[in-house]
Amino acid sequence: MSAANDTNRTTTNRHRINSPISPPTPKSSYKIASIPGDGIGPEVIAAAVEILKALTKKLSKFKLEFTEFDWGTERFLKTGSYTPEDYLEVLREFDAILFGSVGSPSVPDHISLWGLRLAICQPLQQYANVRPTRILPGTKSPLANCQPGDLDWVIVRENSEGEYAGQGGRSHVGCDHEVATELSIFTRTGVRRIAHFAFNVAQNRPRKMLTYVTKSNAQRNGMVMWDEVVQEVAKDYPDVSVDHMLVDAMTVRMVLNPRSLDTILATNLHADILSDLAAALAGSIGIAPTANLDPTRKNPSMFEPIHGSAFDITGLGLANPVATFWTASEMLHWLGESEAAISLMDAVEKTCAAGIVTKDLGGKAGTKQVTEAVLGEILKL
Ligand SMILES: NC(=O)c1ccc[n+]([C@@H]2O[C@H](COP(=O)([O-])OP(=O)(O)OC[C@H]3O[C@@H](n4cnc5c(N)ncnc54)[C@H](O)[C@@H]3O)[C@@H](O)[C@H]2O)c1
Ligand SMILES: O=C(O)C[C@@H](O)C(=O)O
Ligand SMILES: [K+]
Ligand SMILES: [Mn+2]
Repeated sequence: MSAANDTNRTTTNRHRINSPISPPTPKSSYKIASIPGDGIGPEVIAAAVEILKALTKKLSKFKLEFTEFDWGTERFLKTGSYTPEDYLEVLREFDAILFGSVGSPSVPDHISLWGLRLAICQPLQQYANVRPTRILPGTKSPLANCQPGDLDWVIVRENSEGEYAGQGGRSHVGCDHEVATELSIFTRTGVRRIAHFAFNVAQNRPRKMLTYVTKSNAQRNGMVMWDEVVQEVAKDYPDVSVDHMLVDAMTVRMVLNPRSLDTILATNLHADILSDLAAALAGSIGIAPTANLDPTRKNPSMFEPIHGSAFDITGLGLANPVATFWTASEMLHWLGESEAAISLMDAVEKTCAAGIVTKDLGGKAGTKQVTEAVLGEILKL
């Protein structure tokens, strides 16, 4: 894993992970829907909104107009619904959505997830979930000898179907002969469009490498179709080198040979799991961002940290806001404001490099101190 003598070493392409599938239209002002949600969601979203306001003020090139929505478990417990009925029409008026987390000890997780996150991603056709991971300066991977630059991946998660199709049911509930089904649905269209997206991401990174992950030994229908479709799509990208991993062996490769990977494509569930592992290998789940993109730009895309509500640290001021800051930077890239996106990430990286990090990264700072340090870096721009 040593960086020395490796001619293939990644030139960290850290500021450009979004697909260039369709270029954005520049605007002088963007409308952002913010949905803080539950748990530490409101803590990290408040910090990110503060940072974004300071950044746009300092750069004075474009504006961000925030509208906050109280959609979350408190609303559900009061009204029986996470959102108002017309929420999709409401969201379609925005340029982007900044999301915190959904999930609370007072509501079963499948109700909350389907009530808010999936209720937004799936109908808005945010079929591409992009999860970059790398080791930030000043932070440490739990892997021995793994330095910043040794782990620099983008995981592309299919975000609309597969194991998250939501089809299935339970009969004879509670009886000994109860039966439950959870059906995975893979469509050729769904696999083809995410494969094209992932190849585009790979093609726009220096190493031009794509590893696609399935379980086509045990799962002999949907996963085999995945492999076939990805191999077909690969023909359109002759400059991208492609390899395939079974998901179990992929976990081993991520741990033992992280530098052999660059862009990773996987199904909805596999990529969900692999991206938490990726975040941990990069140092913490508290730094990992995600973008739920509608690459056609017909609908607004949604940006959120990978992590959830983190009940164990809610309200303690300990939440690492870096994942949400990085998420905000990805949102700016997607809006076409790459200069601002890069400035924001630079401010975050300088803060990390200075050792101002939260407990999950081995530091002593709280959410507030990290946010203040990033604000300080923004003022120096
Ligand atoms: N997209 C989402 O909204 C989303 C994502 C994941 C989980 N969830 C929901 O969140 C709830 C809790 O889920 P979970 O415990 O499996 O995962 P989690 O991500 O909330 O927490 C896992 C662990 O990581 C830590 N952690 C997470 N974010 C952190 C941060 N920013 N800074 C420091 N530490 C952080 C937590 O303290 C906890 O120990 C559940 O209801 C789940 O369904 C929602
Ligand atoms: O899988 C989900 O949809 C919830 C959460 O674990 C996520 O990573 O977004
Ligand atoms: K989240
Ligand atoms: Mn997850």
